[in-house]
Amino acid sequence: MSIKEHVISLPRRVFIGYNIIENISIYFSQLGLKFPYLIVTGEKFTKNIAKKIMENLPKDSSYEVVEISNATLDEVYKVEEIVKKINPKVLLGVGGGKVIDVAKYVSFRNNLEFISIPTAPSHDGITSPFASIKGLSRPVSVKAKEPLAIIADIEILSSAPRRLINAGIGDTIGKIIAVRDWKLAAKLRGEYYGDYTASLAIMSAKHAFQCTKIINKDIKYGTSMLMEALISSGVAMGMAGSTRPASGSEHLFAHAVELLHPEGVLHGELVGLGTIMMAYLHGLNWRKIRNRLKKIGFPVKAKKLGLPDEVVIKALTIAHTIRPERYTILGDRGLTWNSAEKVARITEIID
Ligand SMILES: NC(=O)C1=CN([C@@H]2O[C@H](COP(=O)(O)OP(=O)(O)OC[C@H]3O[C@@H](n4cnc5c(N)ncnc54)[C@H](OP(=O)(O)O)[C@@H]3O)[C@@H](O)[C@H]2O)C=CC1
Ligand SMILES: O=C(CO)COP(=O)(O)O
Ligand SMILES: [Zn+2]
Repeated sequence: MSIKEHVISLPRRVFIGYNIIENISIYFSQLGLKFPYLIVTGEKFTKNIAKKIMENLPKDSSYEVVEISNATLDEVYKVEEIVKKINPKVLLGVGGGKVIDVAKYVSFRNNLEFISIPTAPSHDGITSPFASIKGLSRPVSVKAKEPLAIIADIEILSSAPRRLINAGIGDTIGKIIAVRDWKLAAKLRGEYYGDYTASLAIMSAKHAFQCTKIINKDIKYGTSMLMEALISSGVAMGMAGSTRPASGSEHLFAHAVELLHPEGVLHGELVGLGTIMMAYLHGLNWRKIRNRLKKIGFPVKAKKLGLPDEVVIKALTIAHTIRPERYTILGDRGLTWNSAEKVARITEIID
């Protein structure tokens, strides 16, 4: 019997703790990393964190820094120009989800080692071997390089703006829906369902749910709990060889909004709103999810994110077209305008 090839991409090492960026040169030597390094970071807030990383790099090593503003193909090409120039041995992504995605995508295309150094616990792309790059044929993620290592400094991550931390909770809670959708696809379409990776993704969501009870009282402990959930959700994607365990109809809604209204809203915030609405469609306790998110200050109303009602409704009606091969509760035909409006109103996403 021939078995279809299944490749599992996982990080070799996860360094997690308080003030651990001081130990970077030790970690690099343990991993046997060679320089020059290329540091990819953000243009506004994260470049200062990247400076701290530079101060702690192994003595006598050489590196270059490139700042990117967005996860677009143009920014990918900009980083690749420097790759051609300095021939780096390792790429370090120091920033939020967009920076990490660009760094891991460039690493993939150029067969370079990739080190993930997140500055905010705002997304589960920290560990995943996938990247969302604007300018490719679709808004969903594509194959990228798994990190050789993750360096997660809780001191830095817990100091990120609360909005980013809450977005990470939104992205992770979404796995409740992603896994339900996956089960549905297995039942109705005979799609392969990976029990183990599904359980891992659900465990991440449960962990993030627990985190909502702690984060207001203890931001550092709450952040380290959230990081565990984000990392293991990324591991679930790496083991599944697809984002299926981590992305269902709640993400389709998020991707649809990003197409219609690309600026100003965080990925995890949209996933959180999508989770509440899709929980209603799945017959789950959407009020419980909404209340827990509300308690941590998560914006559970579209208005709070500056999203017009029409964008929410339109996004619900087009979400099923974004990745038609991935069956979800939205079915093949999606929601009509009226049913979409009803879902958004009942769940109080719009007034
Ligand atoms: N590959 C995958 O599997 C996944 C990918 N994603 C992708 O990740 C992206 C979302 O990531 P997200 O982090 O929410 O958004 P961004 O990467 O856009 O970051 C949002 C903002 O937060 C700033 N920031 C980051 N860290 C800090 C900090 N410590 N202090 C102050 N500001 C900070 C960034 O600064 P600066 O301006 O300096 O960059 C940026 O302005 C989306 O593109 C999404 O598609 C999400 C989930 C999974
Ligand atoms: O955001 C993701 C997981 O949280 C990735 O999902 P997509 O594959 O839908 O882009
Ligand atoms: Zn996501």
